[in-house]
Amino acid sequence: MDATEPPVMELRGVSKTFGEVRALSDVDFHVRRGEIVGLLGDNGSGKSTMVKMMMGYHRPDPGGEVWFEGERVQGWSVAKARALGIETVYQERALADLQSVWRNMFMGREPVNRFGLLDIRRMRREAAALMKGHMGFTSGAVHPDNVVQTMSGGEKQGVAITRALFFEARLVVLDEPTMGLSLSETQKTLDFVRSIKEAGRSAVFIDHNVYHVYPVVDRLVLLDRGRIAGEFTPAGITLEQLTDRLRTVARTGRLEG
Ligand SMILES: Nc1ncnc2c1ncn2[C@@H]1O[C@H](COP(=O)(O)OP(=O)(O)OP(=O)(O)O)[C@@H](O)[C@H]1O
Repeated sequence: MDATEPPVMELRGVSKTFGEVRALSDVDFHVRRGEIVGLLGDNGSGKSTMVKMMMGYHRPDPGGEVWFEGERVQGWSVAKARALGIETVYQERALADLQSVWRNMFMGREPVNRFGLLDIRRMRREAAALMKGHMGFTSGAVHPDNVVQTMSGGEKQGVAITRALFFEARLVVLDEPTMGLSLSETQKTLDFVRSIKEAGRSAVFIDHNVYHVYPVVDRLVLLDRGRIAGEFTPAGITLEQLTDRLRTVARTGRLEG
């Protein structure tokens, strides 16, 4: 992480209003290269709206700005976010369960051979290399031809994160990736989240569960009623102190009780 470099992504003074509801209110938020930022907040605090903003599904209300690697992006959209290398990984629904691992890895971006046909051999070969090299599957028990449905939740998230990294994602937005997973699968998923950082990429990790977020992030941002209520680093606050703060914010809307 280099603080002299412009952030990978930055939201400046971003608000989002739906009729009477102000889902985001003058939010300043940034993620640096190689940084994993946790986004925490209670129900209705604006986390999903933030995810949709970063993915280009929402545009900021007038006055708000989206910046990417030091340049202001005009006409923010899903196509722009995608072209800049912003990828989302969310619960298991991100994958096609009845398809093989290799099909899932290349879905929507299948390479073709010189006859214009899908290059299946290449996809299987590259999927096998990724599974071995990135996901650490050396046993041979998990094969690129395996149907995703037969894999564990943690392994599925591994496929989704590997796919994002393989396609040169600069920023991976993880939207509650541990939802519904067992303890060991959650652990596996958190290891994959760490691998994003090891690959020199960035991530925003949204989760209800502070116990999942705290151990893997460089920085924590707390949302409350559409506003940034606080910012912490795991080095600067213990998990117990953080849990206390979250309770206080949920109760009073302020960091201090
Ligand atoms: N499309 C929309 N139209 C109207 N109101 C919306 C819309 N999207 C979000 N909101 C409102 O904005 C506020 C923030 O919602 P958001 O879904 O971002 O919260 P959240 O932190 O993701 O909550 P949860 O943890 O429950 O998913 C809520 O009051 C919600 O009802």
